[in-house]
Amino acid sequence: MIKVVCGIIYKNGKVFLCRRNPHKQLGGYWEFPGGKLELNENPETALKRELYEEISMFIKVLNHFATVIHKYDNFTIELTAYECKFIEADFNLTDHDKYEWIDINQIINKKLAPADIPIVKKLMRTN
Ligand SMILES: Nc1nc2c([nH]c(=O)n2[C@@H]2O[C@H](COP(=O)(O)OP(=O)(O)OP(=O)(O)O)[C@@H](O)[C@H]2O)c(=O)[nH]1
Repeated sequence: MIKVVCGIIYKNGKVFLCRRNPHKQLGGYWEFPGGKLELNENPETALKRELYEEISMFIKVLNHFATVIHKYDNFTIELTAYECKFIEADFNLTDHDKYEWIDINQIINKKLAPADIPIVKKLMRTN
């Protein structure tokens, strides 16, 4: 099982969402940015590393929000989402072709990576 961390990043009441590059696995799907844990890597460290690599973004990790196990056709992921506070970014996208700051109740209208759907539903229930 592949362990993946992602960030629900808040700025002024909106959340950061981005769209995967077309050539990537799940290309064209929207997701919370993040990536795979490296061997023995702490999830919060991995999340900060990925956000810096993929978006040139600095964040503060606030709390664990949800962990979802999802079976795709070829692999299974354990996706753990943390709520985060935006600090600053250059928005230099390496793995995505688009991003948006979006209201929580609008996220569900995007074509989301299937593993993210239960996370978004929980966000809608709890906000
Ligand atoms: N980052 C991220 N990946 C997700 C989410 N939901 C989801 O199903 N995934 C899947 O989890 C896997 C993690 O991939 P990634 O490609 O972001 O990770 P990475 O940057 O470390 O990997 P790479 O270097 O192989 O590209 C992908 O198959 C991706 O489609 C999500 O919300 N965020």
